[in-house]
Amino acid sequence: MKPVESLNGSNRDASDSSGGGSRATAGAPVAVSMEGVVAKYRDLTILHDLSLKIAQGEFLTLLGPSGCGKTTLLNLIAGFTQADTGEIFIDGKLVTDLPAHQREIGIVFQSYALFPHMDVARNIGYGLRMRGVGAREIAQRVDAAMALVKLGGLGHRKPRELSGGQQQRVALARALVIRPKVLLLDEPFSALDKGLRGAMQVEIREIQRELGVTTVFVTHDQGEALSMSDRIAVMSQGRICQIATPDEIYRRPTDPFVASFLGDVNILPSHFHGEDATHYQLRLGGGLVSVERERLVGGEHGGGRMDIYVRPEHIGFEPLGADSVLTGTVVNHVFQGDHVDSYVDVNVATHGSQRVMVRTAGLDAIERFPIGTVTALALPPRYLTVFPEAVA
Ligand SMILES: Nc1ncnc2c1ncn2[C@@H]1O[C@H](COP(=O)(O)OP(=O)(O)OP(=O)(O)O)[C@@H](O)[C@H]1O
Repeated sequence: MKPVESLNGSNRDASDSSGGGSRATAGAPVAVSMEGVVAKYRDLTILHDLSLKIAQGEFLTLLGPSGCGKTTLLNLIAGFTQADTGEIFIDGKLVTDLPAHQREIGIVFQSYALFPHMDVARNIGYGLRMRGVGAREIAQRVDAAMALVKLGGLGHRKPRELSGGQQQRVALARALVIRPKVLLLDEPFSALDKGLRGAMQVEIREIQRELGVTTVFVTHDQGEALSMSDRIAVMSQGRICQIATPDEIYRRPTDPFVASFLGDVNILPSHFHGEDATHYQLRLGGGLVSVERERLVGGEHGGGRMDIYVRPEHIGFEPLGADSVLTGTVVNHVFQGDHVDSYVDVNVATHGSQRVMVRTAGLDAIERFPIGTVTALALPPRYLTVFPEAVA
């Protein structure tokens, strides 16, 4: 049996760009660890040599587009599928060949998968009955779980007599009542309407924090991932592209896929012009843009094309001047309630014209820069991320 390691220990996951766990989990022991995991369906490799460490009490989100392997990874932790190679540890114990029911895992599925013929209390107590827990203890623990998820008084209802949100609470209580080592949440909000979804996200996170239960959450919704997670593992085609805190993933993506999958981003093709000890100078539009050296990620530059990634909220309108680098014509404004997305056709030199999105608070942009205005755009160096062409 392997000892329980610490996330701050020397065995830290090589793919972890966040410097270990988040503030919430820094220094916590490792709860789940995967090493060199490969999963295949027949000849098709779904997960490629995947290694990952999840801290005790951490809320880790697996985020990625449909088919990238999120559910396959979750099923491996649960024990529903077996890895072709590699090892999985839970609390330092090798579980790779252990069947699902011996792993002490709680799961909430997308469809909740409640037993329709059992009432709420029997649904919640199911896992305890399977484990041979005595009737009195089951009754106490079911009551406590129902209170935790605010289902008190509904113990005798059948699932069909509950709303979607209440059914989800039953599923959560059923997963938690066994006091699992790890809680797995597979797209648990997808059946709920938008308002309820937001409320349940907050509530589940509060319960998770209160219990300190290590949680792996699968979603393809970037908003959910950003708002709920201690860390996010962004997946694409069976690989983890980046694993870091939400803030880090959003502000400092280390992979072009991550930069464009989370939030909106403008990609501006530029060319290497020169460098000094702290900055690169890149030729863009009508001039030069200065970018901090540390903002070049994903490899060395080859002295040629470099793509600048910048989020729309980090670009500003500025008065047109003789030395303006990026200039263009406002072609549209889209009112979004608390902000406006403005579209500007800019000249990016050798690459011709390109449409850039600029996001500003309030209605100011619509009034000050009406459609047809020729304007300059400001690119604050600290908000730019640059990928060399070979990577981007
Ligand atoms: N039982 C199976 N047999 C063959 N291929 C499968 C099987 N289950 C999944 N796959 C394939 O494995 C890949 C990863 O599927 P997986 O369900 O893990 O992705 P996902 O990221 O969870 O997607 P989604 O968000 O759509 O649920 C997909 O290409 C899928 O078609």
